[in-house]
Amino acid sequence: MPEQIAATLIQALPYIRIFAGKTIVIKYGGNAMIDEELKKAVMRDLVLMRLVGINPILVHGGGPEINEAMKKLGKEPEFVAGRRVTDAETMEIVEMVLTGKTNKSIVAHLNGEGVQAVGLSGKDANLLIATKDTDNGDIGFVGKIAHVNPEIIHTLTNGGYIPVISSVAVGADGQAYNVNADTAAAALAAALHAEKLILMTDVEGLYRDFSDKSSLVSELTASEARQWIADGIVDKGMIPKLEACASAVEDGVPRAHIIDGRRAHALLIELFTDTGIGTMVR
Ligand SMILES: Nc1ncnc2c1ncn2[C@@H]1O[C@H](COP(=O)(O)OP(=O)(O)O)[C@@H](O)[C@H]1O
Ligand SMILES: CC(=O)N[C@@H](CCC(=O)OP(=O)(O)O)C(=O)O
Repeated sequence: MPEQIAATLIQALPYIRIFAGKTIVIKYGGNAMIDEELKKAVMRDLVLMRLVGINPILVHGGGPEINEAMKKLGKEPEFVAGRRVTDAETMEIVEMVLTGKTNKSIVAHLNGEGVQAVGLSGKDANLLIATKDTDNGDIGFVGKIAHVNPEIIHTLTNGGYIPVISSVAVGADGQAYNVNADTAAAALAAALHAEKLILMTDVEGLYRDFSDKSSLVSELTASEARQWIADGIVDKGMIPKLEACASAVEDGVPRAHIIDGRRAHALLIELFTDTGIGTMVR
C-alpha cells in the first residue's frame, strides 16, 4: 500500500510540474455542490491543488438553491437560453442565496479542510463589472461581464488564500446584476490569464445527442462550440457552459473543460491524467 501511494504521487509529478504556479479557474455547481460527500471530495481536491503550488480560483453556482428559495416565496423560476429571468425581487433572492448562503458555506467547508478561503461577490473591490444582458431580450437584471478588476484576486492568492466567488456583479450605477456562474468564471479565467477553465456539472460532458449517452464529445474547438449552439444541438444550462468555454478560449485561455462533478475527485483526474475526462474546448 505505501508503495502504491508513492507510485501514484510520482505519476502525478509531471502534471504538478506543468500546473505549479498556474491559475486554474473552477466553476463549481450542480450535484457536486448538493451531495455532502462529494462536496468534501471537491474541497480536498482544491486543498491538494493549493498545496502542490497551483492557484485554484473557485466560482460557484447555486441555481437549485435559488429555485428553492424562490418557490418558498411563491415565485416560479423561469429561464431563457439557460439564464434566469431576474426581476427586482428575484435579484434580491439571488444575492441572498448566492453571496449570503452558498458562498459562506463553501468558504466554511474549505477552511474546515485546513486552508484559508475568502468569499467574495463580483461587487467586492469591483471585481465583476456588468451591463444589462439583452442578447435574449429583456430578462430583467441579468448581466453580462463588461470588465473584470482582478487585482483583489492577485492580492488574495499572493497571500495564500483561495478566493471563492459568487457571480453577482455590479453595474456602473451600483445596480446588482445576476450573471450566470459559467459566464462569470470564463471572464475571470481570461482576465487572470488562467491556464485552464474547468466547469463542473451534473453530466459527463457535452453529448452530440443528449438522448444517447454514448455520444460524449471529448474535444471540440471554440468555433465548433459556437456552431453547435447556433445549430440548436445544446439547450438549457449547456448553452451558457459552451458559450463560456468558447469565449474563454477565444480570449486566450488555452483549454476549457466541462467535467462531471458527480464523479469523486473529478478535478484531480482531469488535471493529473493524460486523457483527462469530460469535454475539452481548445
Ligand atoms: N447536448 C447536451 N449535452 C449535455 N448536457 C446538455 C445538452 N443539452 C442540454 N444539456 C443540459 O445541460 C445541463 C447542465 O447545465 P446546468 O443544469 O445549468 O448545470 P449546472 O447547474 O452544473 O450549471 C445538463 O444537466 C443537461 O440537462
Ligand atoms: C443569470 C443566471 O441564470 N444566473 C444564475 C446564477 C447561478 C448559477 O449560474 O448557478 P448554476 O451554475 O448552479 O446554474 C441563476 O440565477 O441561476
